[in-house]
Amino acid sequence: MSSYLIRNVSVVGAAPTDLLLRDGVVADTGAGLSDPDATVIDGTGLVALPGLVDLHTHLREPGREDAETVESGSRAAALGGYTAVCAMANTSPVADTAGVVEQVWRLGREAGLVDVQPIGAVTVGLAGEQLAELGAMADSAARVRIFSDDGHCVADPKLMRRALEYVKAFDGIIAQHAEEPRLTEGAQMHEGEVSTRLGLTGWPAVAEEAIIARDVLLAEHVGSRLHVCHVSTAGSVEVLRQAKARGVRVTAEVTPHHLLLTDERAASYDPVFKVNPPLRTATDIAALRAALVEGVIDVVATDHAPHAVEDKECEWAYARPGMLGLETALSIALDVLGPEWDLIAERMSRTPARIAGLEGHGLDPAPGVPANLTLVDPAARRTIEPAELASRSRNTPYARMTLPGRIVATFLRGEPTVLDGKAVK
Ligand SMILES: NC(=O)N[C@@H](CC(=O)O)C(=O)O
Ligand SMILES: [Zn+2]
Ligand SMILES: [Zn+2]
Repeated sequence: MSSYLIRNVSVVGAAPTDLLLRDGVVADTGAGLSDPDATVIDGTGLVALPGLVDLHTHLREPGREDAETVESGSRAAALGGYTAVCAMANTSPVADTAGVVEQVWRLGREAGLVDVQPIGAVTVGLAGEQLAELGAMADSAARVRIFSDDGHCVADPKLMRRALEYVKAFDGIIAQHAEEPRLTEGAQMHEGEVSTRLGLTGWPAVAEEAIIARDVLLAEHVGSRLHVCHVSTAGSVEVLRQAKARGVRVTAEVTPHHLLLTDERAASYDPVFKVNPPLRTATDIAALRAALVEGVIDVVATDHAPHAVEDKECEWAYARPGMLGLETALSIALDVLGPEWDLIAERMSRTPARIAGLEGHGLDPAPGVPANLTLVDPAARRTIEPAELASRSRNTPYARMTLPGRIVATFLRGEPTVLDGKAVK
């Protein structure tokens, strides 16, 4: 195993120090460390963060390897500063059996770029009719703890209740894509002034808020853990705030794009801006940002949703919803939150690692801790070129935007996955 000596680096914004990575762990910290065998990295001006952890990634394998594979998505994640990602279940076949989650888990290990933690489907085939084999997925080698029908809402309240009851036995989590399907039939974008102007069918905020309100009540009734995916409205924030104040075991995520982009983008009719839930208003963005700072929203999760060219470069109405996120998330967080390193570490690493129960992740670099970390250059600015992304897909909404921050290096258990801003393998 190789060792690395990172000199003069700021750990989560603190005064510069040296970090020695050896045998997969942070062997030592402090000024003036030396190790004749170590590769030296000049960390001057860089910030070391615990490796980022994504609770919401679509890797598309099995089934749509043309859009992303476990390996290409893992590489995109490492380049974004991630050391662990949770892979959503809406693959083909759906990750609703022990066999499929073990396959994804194994592919993640083989790629070896980030820890890939599969999420299992809640219902067979994401059809919302009968519970998937949650216990078998939990007991499998993939040790699934989070279940989600993401892409679809578990709309049937009785099924949602049973799922919450089932996972309680092993302290599992149901992660809900909150969308009341009857309120979003034919929806193309956020329902509001812009949708009226464009004449597109709207996805009202209440379609999200009604499900979150129902689900926090169900989670409270059952005493189980609920996680709300991609919260996008000011009203959802208020529902979550009240539930948390009552002690409901609920956590929530917001995506980078919902923190930055508004529904005005739809006026371009460029399907790169089509996503579920849809981009909302400036008022929603302000509420989401405040909730993230306050902790009403616990984490930033990417909802990295790669789509093949033919599924995106078509008419708005026919385009698949979803956008890339892994390679730009830290930059968006930096843009939105500023260099609030402790807050960024909390919302993008420590808390998501704790929610997913990922041992060895989400820990600040300190002696004895597994060396899962990333080095950020906060002073760098970069212009996003879709063709340069490691993802197999090109559907970034930030094309040709100049964003702050650059990932210089990422380490997974002491081995670099990214060096000098480039993937190592
Ligand atoms: N976010 C999206 O618009 N799309 C996601 C599914 C989802 O997260 O709901 C996808 O799988 O493409
Ligand atoms: Zn979703
Ligand atoms: Zn998703």
